[in-house]
Amino acid sequence: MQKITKICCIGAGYVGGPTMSVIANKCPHIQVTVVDINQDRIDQWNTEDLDQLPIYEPGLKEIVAENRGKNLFFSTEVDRAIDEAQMIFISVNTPTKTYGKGKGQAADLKFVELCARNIAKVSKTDKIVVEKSTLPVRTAQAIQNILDNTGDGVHFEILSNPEFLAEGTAIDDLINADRVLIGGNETPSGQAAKDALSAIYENWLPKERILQTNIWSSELSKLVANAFLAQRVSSINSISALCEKTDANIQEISRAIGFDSRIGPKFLNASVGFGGSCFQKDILNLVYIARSFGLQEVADYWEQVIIMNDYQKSRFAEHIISTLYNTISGKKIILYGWAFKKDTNDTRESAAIHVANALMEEHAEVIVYDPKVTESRIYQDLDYLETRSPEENRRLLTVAKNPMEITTDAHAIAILTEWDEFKDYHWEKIYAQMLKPAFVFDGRRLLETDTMKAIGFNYYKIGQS
Ligand SMILES: NC(=O)C1=CN([C@@H]2O[C@H](COP(=O)(O)OP(=O)(O)OC[C@H]3O[C@@H](n4cnc5c(N)ncnc54)[C@H](O)[C@@H]3O)[C@@H](O)[C@H]2O)C=CC1
Ligand SMILES: O=C(O)[C@H]1O[C@H](OP(=O)(O)OP(=O)(O)OC[C@H]2O[C@@H](n3ccc(=O)[nH]c3=O)[C@H](O)[C@@H]2O)[C@H](O)[C@@H](O)[C@@H]1O
Repeated sequence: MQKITKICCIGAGYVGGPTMSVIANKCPHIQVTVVDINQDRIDQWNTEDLDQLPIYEPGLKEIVAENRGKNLFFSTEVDRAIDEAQMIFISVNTPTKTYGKGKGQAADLKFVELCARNIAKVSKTDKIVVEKSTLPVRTAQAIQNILDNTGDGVHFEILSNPEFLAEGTAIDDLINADRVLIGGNETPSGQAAKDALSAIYENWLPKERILQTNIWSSELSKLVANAFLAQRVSSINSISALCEKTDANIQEISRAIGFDSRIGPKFLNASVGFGGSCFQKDILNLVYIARSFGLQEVADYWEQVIIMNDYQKSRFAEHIISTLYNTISGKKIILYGWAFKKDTNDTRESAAIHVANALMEEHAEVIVYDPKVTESRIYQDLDYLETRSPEENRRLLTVAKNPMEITTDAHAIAILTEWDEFKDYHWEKIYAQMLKPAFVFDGRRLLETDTMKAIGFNYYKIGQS
C-alpha cells in the first residue's frame, strides 16, 4: 500500500480548512497544503492574528497555531500543490444551480469540474483524487471521464469520502467522528487507494469506525444522511405547530418520543426552521435526482421536508406580526442572532434572513445583534434576496454591537439563534427599557417560560401555547 506523505486540498472553506487542519495535527508525517483561488481567504488563513481566521470554529485556531508553517500550509499556488501531492481532496463548493437545466434544484458542479480539469492538466504522476465535497450520486463517473480523457497517461484513482462535520462543532466532530465513509472502485487499485486513505484516518480513529463501500453508495449516503437529519427537524417542527393549537408542549413530546431507543433523543429540538448551507441544497439535489430517474413519489416525499421548513419560518414571522396587532410599521423589533446556529459565523440559509425580510416587508424598524456575524455579511444576505434596493435594506435594518442598549423603547425581541450568551442577559433590565407590553418571541426555546413571564414579558416559545 502506498504511504501518503503529501496531500493537497482544493478549497479552503468550512470543510477544507478544518478537515485539513485536523489531518495535519493528527498526522505529523504528512505535509498538508490547502489551496484556494480566493486570495483574500488564503490571506485570512495565513493571518498573524488567529482571531481573524476566515472561519470561526471552537478549537480551530489552537490547531492552526500548532501546525501552520510546520506541516500545514495555505496557498493560492494550486498547480504546484496538485503536482506535488500524492492524494488530492476536492473540497470546493457545490451550490444549487441558479441557471439552466435543473435551476433551483440540481447541484452546480462547475467548480468540481474545473478542479478535475486542472488536476488532469497539471499531474505528471499517479494520483488518488478524493471527493470531499457533497456530490450527486454518479459524479465520480464524470470526474473519471474528465481525468482519463484529458490527463497525460497518468493513473487516477477516484474515492468518495464525504464529510459529516457540523458547523460549530467541526473540530470535535472530526476528532471524534462517529464514522468515516470511504467509497471506491472494487478493483485492486481501488482497494489500495481506499486503504491508503483509511490509513490516514487510522492515525486517530479506531478502524471499526472507518466504513468502506462502493463509490456510488458513499456518494448517495451523504445526501441521505442530510435528508434524514433535516427530516427529523421538519417532523418535530410540524408537530410544534400542532402543540400551539392543543396546549401540548413540544419539549415534552420530544422527550417522550426520544426515550424510545428506536427514535433516540437527538435532533428533536423545535426551532424557527433549519438553515445552513447544506440541508436545503442536498435535499433539493436528492429531489432532482429522484425526479430525473422518473421517481416522482420519491421526489415529492423528500420535497415536503423543505416545504415544512419554509412554512415554519413564515409561521414564526406571521406570529410576530399578528401578535403585534397586525401593524408593525415603524415598530422597533430586535433580532437576537443571525447565524444559522450557535458557535458559527455562517449565515447561509439562516432562518433569520427570512424572518427579517418578512418583518421588513411590513416596514418594521429591525435591529440585529449577533455575536459573531459581521454587518457586511448581514447586508449581503439581505441584498442577495433582491426583495428591495440595498439602500432600502440599510434604511429598514440596522446592525448593532451592543445587545442591551438597543432594547430601549423596543416593541419586541425575537430570538433566532441559540447563542448561550442570550440566556445570561439581564432580562429584568431589558424589560424595564422596553415599551409595554414587552414581547419576546423565542424561536429557539432558549429561555425559561416562568422566569420570563414573572418578569412581565409577553413571552412566546415556539411549540408551546
Ligand atoms: N459547510 C459544511 O458544514 C459542510 C459542507 N459540506 C460540503 O463540502 C463542500 C464545500 O463546502 P464549504 O467548505 O462549506 O464551501 P465554502 O464555500 O466554504 O468553500 C469552498 C471553497 O472552494 C474554493 N474554490 C472553488 N472553486 C475552486 C477552484 N477551482 N480552485 C480552488 N479553489 C476553489 C472557493 O473559493 C471556496 O473558498 C460542499 O460540497 C458542501 O456541500 C459537507 C459537510 C459539511
Ligand atoms: O453537510 C453538511 O453541511 C452538514 O450539515 C449538517 O450540519 P450543520 O448544517 O453544520 O448543522 P446542524 O447541527 O445539522 O444544524 C442544521 C440546522 O438545523 C437546525 N436544527 C438542528 C437540530 C435540531 O434539533 N433542531 C434544529 O432546528 C440547526 O439550528 C441548524 O439551523 C449535518 O449535521 C452534518 O452532519 C453535515 O455534515
